[in-house]
Amino acid sequence: RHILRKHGRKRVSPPQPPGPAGHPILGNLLYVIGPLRNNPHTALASLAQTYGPILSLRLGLTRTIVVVSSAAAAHEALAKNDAALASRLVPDTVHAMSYGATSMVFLPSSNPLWKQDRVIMGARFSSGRGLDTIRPILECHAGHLTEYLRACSSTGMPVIIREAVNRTVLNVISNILFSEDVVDLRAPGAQPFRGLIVPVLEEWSKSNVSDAFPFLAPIDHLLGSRRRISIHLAKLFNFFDQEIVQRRLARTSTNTGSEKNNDMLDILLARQAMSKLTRQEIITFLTVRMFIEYLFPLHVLYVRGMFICFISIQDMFIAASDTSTVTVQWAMAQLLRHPEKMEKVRHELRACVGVGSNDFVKESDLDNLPYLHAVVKETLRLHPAVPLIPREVAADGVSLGGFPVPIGTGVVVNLWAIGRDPTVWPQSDKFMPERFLAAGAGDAVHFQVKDDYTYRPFGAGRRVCPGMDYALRSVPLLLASLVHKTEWRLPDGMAPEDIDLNDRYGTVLNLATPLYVVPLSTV
Ligand code: HEM
Repeated sequence: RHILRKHGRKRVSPPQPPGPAGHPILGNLLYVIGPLRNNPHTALASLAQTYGPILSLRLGLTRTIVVVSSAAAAHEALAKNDAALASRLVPDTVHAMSYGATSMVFLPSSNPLWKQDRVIMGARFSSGRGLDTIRPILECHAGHLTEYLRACSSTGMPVIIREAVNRTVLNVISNILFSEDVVDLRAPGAQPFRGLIVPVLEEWSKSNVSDAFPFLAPIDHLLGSRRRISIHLAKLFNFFDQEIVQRRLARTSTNTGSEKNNDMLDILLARQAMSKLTRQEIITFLTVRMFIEYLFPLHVLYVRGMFICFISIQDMFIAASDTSTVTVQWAMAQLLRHPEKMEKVRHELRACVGVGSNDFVKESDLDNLPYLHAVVKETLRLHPAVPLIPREVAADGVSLGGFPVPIGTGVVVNLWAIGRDPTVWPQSDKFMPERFLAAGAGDAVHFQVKDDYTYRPFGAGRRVCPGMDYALRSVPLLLASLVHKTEWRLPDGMAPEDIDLNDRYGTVLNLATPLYVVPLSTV
């Protein structure tokens, strides 16, 4: 028990969940920037074996993180304490360019802007009408992917699955957002747009000393992560401004305002128009903001208008593209590792869709492909794209496992550990899509079963992933498009068991070794 003497009186801090002993000043910081840095989901799962499903780590003098690693504890955190835990644990770098002050992913749920963003996203990515609007875009790009693989098969060269899928996903998202492609599916290698997104994601995924010692943030502003990320974000904003928004505004003005694309940019621009910021004001703001960001550690400058428009667009790319891409890649890796399961998927597709040259998988086929869905669910259980959910306590009265958890404490829910809990999942490390088809699997087949937190790859509560309904259509469709008319040969005499299923954690949980496979067209 930690006892402080202050003003001559003893102050007793409340008991904390168990955890590894730390340095008096640094706490567990050396552990966090050491063993925990590379694969925090597995390192935290091992700690849970020793300290139990609710454990705590201290970063520096003031920051405590409580880690939750069982379904029951996740229920307590995300259901019973949903409202109090509906804020994010925001890393310092997210404050660069005031990103955190306007981003749906990082705003506290009490912020009106967050509520507005959720409504807009819900209308497009969850409602029946929104998903209907997206369907032709998704089918068209899934078809391009199949065609691309057919073209590649004539060269006999391996395809990097992640790149082909990611280019497709980026174009689907960009067409949903602003009706344009941002990358060329047929041009592997350097992609300028992806080159703008990747540095931002990489910088965010690095641990940063300012998170444990906030007094170091001013130095970080001048020399460290926050400065670098400001530069990357400014480039991305500039791309959206020049290449997307201004082109659209120019077209709209020459068409006397009649152009309607029915995409998300229309909605965001309408919102921006209401805030009545001129373009010059926005550019001045961005330039001045960059300058200020460079020189002074100003945290929050709340602006409305175009800036929000950029953030919303970026949020969508950041939250949607890599999560979907890695899930498709993991599913392919597991199917290639288990050829008999790959054959089951192909058999189901042949029976449902056909194999003629004009037979492309359509969204409506998905209702008749239960095994394909089981493959995606099993993939998300073993390899959740977002293995750790970061939340922060924002209200009094929270307790976890009987320990009081005060305001400002970070709470991290380890979905990876929950998905592999051997007391819940028999043969938990094995890839067995059949477990989601078994008679009696019942509720486990669904994602949001009240009070059952054994399977929550999209999170839970009011911050549950707003792209879940869309992802559960797009991921199976892209996976089906990869295997429907293409057989895959492993390169260089590689055997299925040689496929490396080790993971690497960045902003999402990725395969440590990219998957290269040679496509052989069957049509
Ligand atoms: C396989 C694909 C995906 C997985 C596994 C996934 C998983 C998650 C998880 C675990 C969270 C945190 C939820 C929580 O805190 O309880 C989240 C948040 C979020 N996801 Fe997804 N996601 C996926 C795809 C998408 C897509 C396609 C979109 C957009 C169309 C999206 C947009 C978001 C956004 C905006 C948030 C932040 C929501 C908030 O904080 O209010 N995600 N996602």
